[in-house]
Formats: sequence, structure tokens, C-alpha cells
Amino acid sequence: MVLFECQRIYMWRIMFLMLYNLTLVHLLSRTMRLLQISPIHWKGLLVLFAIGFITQFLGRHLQKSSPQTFTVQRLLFSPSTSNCQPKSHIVFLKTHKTAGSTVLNMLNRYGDRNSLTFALPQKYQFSYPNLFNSNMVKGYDEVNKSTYDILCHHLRFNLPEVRKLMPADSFYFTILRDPATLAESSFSYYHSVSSVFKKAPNLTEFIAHPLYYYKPGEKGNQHARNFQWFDLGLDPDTPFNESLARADVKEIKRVFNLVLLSEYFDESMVLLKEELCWDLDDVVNFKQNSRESSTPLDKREKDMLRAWNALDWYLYVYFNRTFWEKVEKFGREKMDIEVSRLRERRQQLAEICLEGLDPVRGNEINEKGIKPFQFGQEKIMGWVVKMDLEPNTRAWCVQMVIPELRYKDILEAKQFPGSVRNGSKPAGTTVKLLGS
Ligand SMILES: Nc1ncnc2c1ncn2[C@@H]1O[C@H](COP(=O)(O)OS(=O)(=O)O)[C@@H](OP(=O)(O)O)[C@H]1O
Repeated sequence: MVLFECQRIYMWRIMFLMLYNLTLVHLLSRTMRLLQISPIHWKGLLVLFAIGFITQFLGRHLQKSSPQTFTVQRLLFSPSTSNCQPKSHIVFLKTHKTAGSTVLNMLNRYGDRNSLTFALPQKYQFSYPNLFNSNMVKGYDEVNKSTYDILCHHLRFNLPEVRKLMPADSFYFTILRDPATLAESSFSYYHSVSSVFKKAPNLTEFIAHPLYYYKPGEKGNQHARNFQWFDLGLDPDTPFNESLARADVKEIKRVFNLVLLSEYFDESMVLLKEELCWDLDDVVNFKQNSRESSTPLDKREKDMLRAWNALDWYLYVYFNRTFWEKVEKFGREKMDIEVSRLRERRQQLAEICLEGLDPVRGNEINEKGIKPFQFGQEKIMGWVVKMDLEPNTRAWCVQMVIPELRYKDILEAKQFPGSVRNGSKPAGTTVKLLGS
């Protein structure tokens, strides 16, 4: 009904526009004759009028779609202004507790919309905490040397095996976090499952006597010391030695084109967008996998945790420096502008897509496909997507909040039709028109 009403008003406007322009043309031609202006000149003017009319007509036509379609158009088009070629061969090392799930959602969306192939694990992780091996990839054909566009699920990095399946021009990136806050997040998240943390009554106790609880080489240690160093495929129990650490870090710098920082997530997204030559909407995201609350650390505790995780702290300090060097090169002012654009767009999308602008507890989300995965005793937060949206808009919004494990099921179902176990697809996730 609303649509018919819009169309009727629209037709009247076009008729009015036509009459208005014809009258103008008529008056003009009469004036030209009276002033005895040569026919060539006034005919030229008539052509100009005709062009003006068509422009007006098209301009109004583009503006006057129904409001819902307009919303989708805004979601669809935020074209890049640069002439670069978007990158689609990507290796993302998803380190733990570093905002990797938010990055992953973005990669899932991009790959999904552009029909890229993902190197997927048989289950949900690549036999973590074992070192990555190409035969852990579902459907990998060693003989025919299958290659993929994106590798991004949790794994323990092993470059020679990654190189077997990823194209030589792949863009490698990862994300790091201050090991002090990472340790707090890790302790609370893995407290009930980690052999080390289980023994400690609380974080304060663990910080005070880590060696009482931590036995080097014990299974499941990775959560408790130099977690990022471990994810990078290095030995977290190596006693800290600056020249050895420097050599390892230099090697990481050689392999990874970009190292992001979770504390500067938005700046990170701007650098990433630039390097990948993607559009703003490709890197806009809503926070994933956040906890309801965290325990604040005082300076002494932070210092102690950084000392305990000395290899991670060295790594973080090094890449913090390289990060800001990149920002400097990009231009501080330009960065501020881009970060503002990103935040504005996030706000705009949140207003379009979400019920409420803050994440909510899982039990407040009724839609099964977007409930956050709950792990241990932590309350992991998620988002409620508005129900009364135009289907394409809703599909876009849902994609932005699908938790990583469920998105993996969706991608797997797409890549391996008929072979997926319980991958129930969230309602309305097919975005046929978007980004295609
Ligand atoms: N955009 C953005 N900016 C800053 N921080 C963010 C962002 N998105 C997620 N997070 C925080 O990252 C923590 C979860 O990290 P991961 O998703 O990597 O965890 S996991 O290893 O996959 O379980 C988790 O930290 P904690 O809440 O301290 O646990 C999230 O709150």
C-alpha cells in the first residue's frame, strides 16, 4: 500500500516536472524569436534545456525510491575512491583474546559476499594447540595442491605449511594486545578449563606466584604465559634473551605485512582497509566476544604480568612502534578523519540494524543463529538485530553479528554442500545483492 501511494505521488511529480519544463521551453523559444536570435543559437539552448530536464528527471528518480530501498542503497554503496585492486588472498593469524573474533567476522563477511574460498578446519580449529599442518584443512588435496583465498581460523602458526595452500601473493596480518590485559581476559575466560589457571584461586594469587601454578612444558599451558608468542608458533618457555627475541620478532615482521593492535582497533581497521584496498563498509564492525565485565588491574599488577609474559611484552612493544610508524606514514590527520568516518558509519549501521546500541547477554537474544557462544563461566555478549527490516538490510545486519563458529558452519555448508553437520543457518543471511 505504502509503495503504491509513493508511486502515485511520484507520477504526479514527473507530470508536473514535464509540464513545467515544456512551458519554459515554449516561452524561451518565443523570446528568442522576438529578440531575433539566430535559430542555431536558440536550438542549442533548447538542447541544453532538454539535458537539464533529463538530469532533473534522473536525479529525482534516483532519490525517490521507497525509504527502505534507500536504506539498502546506503548499505550497498560506499565505494572506494582509490584505483587500487582489492586484495582477496589473505592469511589472518587469529591470536587468542585479542579481538580476533571481530576481525574474523569481517573476513567472513567479505569472503562470503565475494564467493571466496576459505581454508576451513575439519571442526572449529586447526587441531590447536598443535602446530598447523596443511592436512588439517578440510578437503585439502595434497596431490593437486588446492589453494584458497582466505585462511583465518584459530591455528598455531607454521609458515611452511601455510605456504603450501595459500597463494604466494597472500597478504599476511595478525593482531596483538598488551599481555597484561590479555592475561586478565585469558584468566577469566579459561579459568575453568586451563590446567594452570584451575589451580589458582584467583588472578591476584596467580599474579603473585605464577611459578607455583605454572609448570613449563605442561599440557594446556599456552593460555597462561606468552600466549601470542605461542600462537605465532614460537616457544613460550624460552628464557627471555633480547637478541634471540629480536631475531624472532624480525622474522615475524618479514612474514606479516601488517600487525594490528586491539587497543587501537579503529586505527587498525583504517590501516587494514588501506592495505587491502577495501571499502569502509568492509571493515565496519560491532565488537564480538566481549565479556560483561572485567577485573581492573593496577599498575603493579600490569608490570608483573608484563614481566611474566616477557616475550609477549617484547613483541607487543616492538609492533606498537611499527604500528605508529605506519600511522605516521599514513598521516595523523588523515587517520583522525578516517577513524571518525569509521565510527560514524558504525553508529549509523548500529541505529539501522540493532535493538539498542550496547551488546546484551546471550539469554536476551532469542534468535538462535546470532546467540554468542558461551564458554566457561564468562558471560559473552552479543547483539539483537531489529526484526522489522527490509530483507536485504536485515541479511546485511545479521551477517555483522553472526558469531564465528556459526559463520564457519555457514561457509562450510556453502563450500561443501551436503556435508555439514548441525550448521543451522541464521534466518535471512543470504545477501544476494549485497557487494556482488
Ligand atoms: N573492536 C574491539 N576493540 C577492542 N577489543 C575488542 C574488540 N572486539 C573484541 N574485543 C575484545 O577482544 C577480546 C576477545 O578476543 P578474541 O575474539 O580474540 O577471543 S577468542 O580468542 O577468539 O576467544 C575480548 O576482550 P575481553 O572482554 O577483555 O575478554 C573483547 O572484548
